Amino acid sequence: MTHLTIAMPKGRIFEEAYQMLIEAGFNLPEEVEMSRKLMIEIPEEKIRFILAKPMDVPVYVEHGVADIGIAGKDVLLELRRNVHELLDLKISQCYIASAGLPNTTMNEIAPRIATKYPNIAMNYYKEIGEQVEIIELNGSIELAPMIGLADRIVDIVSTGRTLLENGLVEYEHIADVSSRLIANPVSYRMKSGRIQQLVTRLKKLVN
Ligand SMILES: Nc1ncnc2c1ncn2[C@@H]1O[C@H](COP(=O)(O)OP(=O)(O)OP(=O)(O)O)[C@@H](O)[C@H]1O
Ligand SMILES: O=P(O)(O)OC[C@H]1O[C@H](OP(=O)(O)OP(=O)(O)O)[C@H](O)[C@@H]1O
Repeated sequence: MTHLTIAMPKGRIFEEAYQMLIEAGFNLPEEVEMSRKLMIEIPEEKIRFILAKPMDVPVYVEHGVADIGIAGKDVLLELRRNVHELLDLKISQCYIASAGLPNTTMNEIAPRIATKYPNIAMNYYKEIGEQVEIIELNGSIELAPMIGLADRIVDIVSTGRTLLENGLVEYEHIADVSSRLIANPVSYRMKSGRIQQLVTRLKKLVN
């Protein structure tokens, strides 16, 4: 049996992905959620998990140091790495939207868009024919329109609570997001049997 390395995103997706892997019969140690370990071996399955920042998962997979990985569609759309998308796991579902203060129009000359997804935002506004200035932030994006840094934000919405509690409204629905199983193209060819086996195991759990 060939060895498989799987890159898992830490944080939000990890919790749901961990449950899914347990349900699929992977014998992941219980303490993994609490631990600071970045690499977990399951010798009997010849599988090694590496725990990475969500935005780094496609990087590990593209470089082939991980054969497969789990990444949000937001991250895949933003980074456009050379990886195969194998399966929509339908976990960590949310969407990308633009939002801003209510009853406001975008500044006509150079509307400013705050986001941690500069490529997604740029592509979206290009498609609808708006020329915008992108202001890249790393988090708490909703602050930007509130304090006058930007006209709009482009960010993840899930429950809508963050927008609501900060007095913002949604303007445009840009893309649906869920977590995807991805593969390195060479691993996909060289380890196709093993990877297909894993896809089959996980597919049974996707509604
Ligand atoms: N509110 C949300 N609800 C559901 N899924 C979300 C939500 N926010 C983000 N996600 C999904 O989870 C992924 C990772 O989110 P998470 O908040 O764990 O990490 P991060 O913000 O990228 O990283 P960090 O906080 O470590 O800098 C995103 O890429 C997206 O696919
Ligand atoms: O619609 P909601 O359920 O409120 O979820 C949306 C929020 O969740 C994410 O933020 P996160 O908690 O990752 O914090 P961040 O600001 O550091 O990105 C996202 O960037 C939104 O701010």
